[in-house]
Amino acid sequence: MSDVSKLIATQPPAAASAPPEIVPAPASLVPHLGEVAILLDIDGTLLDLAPTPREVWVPPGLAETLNSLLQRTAGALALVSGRSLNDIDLIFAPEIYPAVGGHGAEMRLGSGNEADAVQAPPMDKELKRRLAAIAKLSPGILLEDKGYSLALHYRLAPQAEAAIYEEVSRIRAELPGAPIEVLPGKCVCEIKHAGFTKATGVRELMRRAPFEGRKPFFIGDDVTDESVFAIMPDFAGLSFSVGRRALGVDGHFDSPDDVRAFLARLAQREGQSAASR
Ligand SMILES: O=P(O)(O)OC[C@H]1O[C@H](O[C@H]2O[C@H](CO)[C@@H](O)[C@H](O)[C@H]2O)[C@H](O)[C@@H](O)[C@@H]1O
Ligand SMILES: [Mg+2]
Repeated sequence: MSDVSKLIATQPPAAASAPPEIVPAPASLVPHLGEVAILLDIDGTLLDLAPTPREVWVPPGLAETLNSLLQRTAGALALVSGRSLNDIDLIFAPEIYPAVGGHGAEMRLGSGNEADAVQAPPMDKELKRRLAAIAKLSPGILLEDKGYSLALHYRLAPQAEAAIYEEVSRIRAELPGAPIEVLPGKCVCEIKHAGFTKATGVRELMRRAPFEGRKPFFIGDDVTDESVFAIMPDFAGLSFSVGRRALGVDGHFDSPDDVRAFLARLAQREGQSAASR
């Protein structure tokens, strides 16, 4: 068992010079799985980052762990991602998990493959065409079309970051009042409809069975996950960050590997207690 998956508590905040308090593995903070909802970001949390969106892979054992947790929470486990539901399903095939996709644009409550709610209309085609032309700025810029949003990836062209954001700003300035917003992520600039976020998606999810009434815990790695960290107290929930130490979270993991080990321990913990009953 990796000791880097020890939880580093950030509440209450330590004095600036004091090292963060190390507390036992976060499994001890998580109530019995019969009471919780498990909400998990994908890239940089469950899966290691890869050079391009298509190159991520699901390590051996992860689907087994997720399936076990899904069963032990009576279906109250959901992936909460910037990726579309379609993309999530391709990555985890043949498994299909409940999910909030597209930064809150889509939601699916069960393990069927139809979305239960879509909060975003498709993005205007002409706007998308203009934004897509930004990829011509440099070789290595990759386009990801999610229908309701467009992502410009520059992990393979990091020198193009400033030029991408400038060009996006220029296009937005020509469309004052257009209901769109720019979402910066890890080596990606995403342009999406305003009015939905991962937090709006999670709120919607938590109003429905089997999530309603449970205490959620959410694990996420990116700036876009902060909107979910912020609403966890509304549900008596917990939030954990990965890689970066986000403010106000209940704990921290160093890497996706640590998150996977933690989830496997959690599934095992409940398996053992079920066996001893
Ligand atoms: O909310 P998440 O599940 O974390 O998804 C965030 C974005 O993830 C993907 O892009 C990121 O991961 C890629 C693979 O590791 C990496 O190449 C890229 O640089 C990252 O930005 C995905 O492509 C996006 O649609 C998600 O919004
Ligand atoms: Mg992420």
